[in-house]
Amino acid sequence: MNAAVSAPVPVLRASGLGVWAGSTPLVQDLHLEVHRGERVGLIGESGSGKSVTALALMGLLPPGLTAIGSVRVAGVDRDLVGAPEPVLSRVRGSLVSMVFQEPMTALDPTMRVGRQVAEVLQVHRLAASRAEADRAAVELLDRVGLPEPARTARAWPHQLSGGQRQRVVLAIALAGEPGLLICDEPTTALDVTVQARVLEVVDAELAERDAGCLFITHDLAVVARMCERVLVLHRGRVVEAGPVRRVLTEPRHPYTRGLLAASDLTRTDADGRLVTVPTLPVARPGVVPAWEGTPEDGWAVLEEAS
Ligand SMILES: Nc1ncnc2c1ncn2[C@@H]1O[C@H](COP(=O)(O)OP(=O)(O)OP(=O)(O)O)[C@@H](O)[C@H]1O
Repeated sequence: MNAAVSAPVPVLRASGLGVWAGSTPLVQDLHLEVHRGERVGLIGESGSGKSVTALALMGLLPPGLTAIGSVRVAGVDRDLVGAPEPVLSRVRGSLVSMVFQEPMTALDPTMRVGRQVAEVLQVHRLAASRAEADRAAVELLDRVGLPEPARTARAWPHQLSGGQRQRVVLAIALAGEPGLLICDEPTTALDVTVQARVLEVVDAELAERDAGCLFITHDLAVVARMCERVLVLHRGRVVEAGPVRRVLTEPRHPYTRGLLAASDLTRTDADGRLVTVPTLPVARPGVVPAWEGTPEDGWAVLEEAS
């Protein structure tokens, strides 16, 4: 009898992923796995290759950019790199969904927002009729925290605030019940209070669905708040990867140390040492802790005073 227990299959596995613009490499040799219920952060400064990585994973690279390597998604028995568009469009929305930074570009300005959610439900045959899809769309808008969901469903995108639009985009992304959500700077365009509320909704919905998440951001505090593991991208290469707490308190690569030093997660203490936030939150649930701590609370010294 075979007693071996096979390892769980990741919802997403990218290996040796590269993105090229002609003969120029933008991303090289990226390896990444996301399992169900797991949140993985991808951090790096502007231009490091985060967005083109996300687009390559979704098969959405613009003309002129080419992906190499392998992208496998649970439930699809072929590699997505080089897959024909019908295969990719079957994957998008039902197995993997994406939330972009700018909600207005993701929404159709000529369609009421409830209908946009309902259409996804109908396309993925998750509603038996148009009326049922419209009802389920209102429920989804309610779940993502939109006020007066029945009324909001009848609104046009331009009638909503940025935070409300991003919630609609999230409802659309979740409508197909994907096993993986790719969030590319989903809250960067929002003010801090709205950002926190949208993150709470993402957090709750991922937990409820046990979906995996690749969370792309340049904001280390957001990664600390949302993710368990993180990859650090520098000039298109992963220079460091590991559990969030380890990477953000004991960074091994000088580039990660630089990112941390420039973030809200470090302070210079009374002795002139660079120290990390007292107690880094361990993924969910939690908020980035306040700074009123003392070194005894467990700050990690990142760099001794020079
Ligand atoms: N269509 C394109 N053609 C050529 N080069 C591109 C194209 N799109 C992006 N790039 C280049 O690829 C690199 C990575 O860009 P990318 O948008 O992935 O960075 P990013 O880490 O997401 O930055 P940001 O945080 O500012 O969004 C940059 O040098 C960018 O100029």
